[in-house]
Amino acid sequence: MELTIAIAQIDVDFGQPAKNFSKIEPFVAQAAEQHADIVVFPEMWNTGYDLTRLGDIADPNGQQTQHVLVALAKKYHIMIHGGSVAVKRGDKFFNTTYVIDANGQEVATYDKVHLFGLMAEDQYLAAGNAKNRFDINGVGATSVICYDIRFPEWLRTLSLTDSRVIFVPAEWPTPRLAQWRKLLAARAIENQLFVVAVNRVGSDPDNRFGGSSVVIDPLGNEVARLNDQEQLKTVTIDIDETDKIRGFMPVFEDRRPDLYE
Ligand SMILES: O=C(O)CCC(=O)C(=O)O
Repeated sequence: MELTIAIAQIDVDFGQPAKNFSKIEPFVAQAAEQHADIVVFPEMWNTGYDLTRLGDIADPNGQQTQHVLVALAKKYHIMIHGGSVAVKRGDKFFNTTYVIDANGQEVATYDKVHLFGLMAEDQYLAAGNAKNRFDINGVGATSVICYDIRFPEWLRTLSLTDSRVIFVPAEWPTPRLAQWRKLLAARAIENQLFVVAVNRVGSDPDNRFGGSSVVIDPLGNEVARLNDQEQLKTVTIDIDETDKIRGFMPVFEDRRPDLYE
C-alpha cells in the first residue's frame, strides 16, 4: 500500500491571518497536480506566534480555517492535514489541527497537548487533553504538534491506536534543528512507523525557522528532507514497510506496560 504525501513548507506572515489564508491554495493545487493523497502544512500558520494579539487574530471556533480547508479539499479532491492554527474557543485559545478528507469531511481535530514555555505558549494557550486518529485511504494515522515530540510516552500512546504514520506540524527554531532531526528519527524507530514532519521557514520577531521538514521511514532513514526555503515536496512511501519491520522485530508485542507506571 503506497501513500503519496506532499509537505508544504511555507513561510508565515507574523500576525497576519488574511495574508496567510491567501497563500495556501497554490500549495494545495500543486500537491493535487502531483497526485498526492494528502498535503500537510506547518504549525500556527494563520497567525504565527503573535500570542499577545490572539484576541484579535485567533480564528473563532476555527471556522475560517475549516471553511477554507473544506473548500480546498473539495475543489482539488485532496486530503488536507491543516498543520495547526491559533483558535479561540470560549474565553480560551488553542493550537489546533484540523484534518479534512478529499470529500471535504473533517476526520480529525487535535489541540496541542504539551505547551511550549520557551515560546510563552503556557501563558497564552490552553492545552488539549485528547488523542486523535484518522485514516488516509485506509491507513491509520495520528498527529501531534511540535514540542509534543519531546514526550515519547505521548507518541507511544498515539502509536498504540494502530497508526502507521505520525504527522508533526511545527514552528521549530533553527538553533535546535539538530535535535529536531534526532527526536523525529527516534520517534519513528521506536514506534516502527513513518514520521511526516513539516516545519515553517522564515522568521518572526523572536526566532528564525530553518525548515528541514522531513519524511522518515520506520528505520529512521530520511526519505525526504527539505532545505530552508519555502517549497512543496511530494514523496511516495510504502506503508507495508511498517508491518515488515514490526514482524521482524516485534517491539509492540515485547512491551512490558505492567512495569511502566
Ligand atoms: O522543543 C523545541 O525545541 C521547539 C518546540 C517549539 O518550537 C514549539 O512547540 O512550538
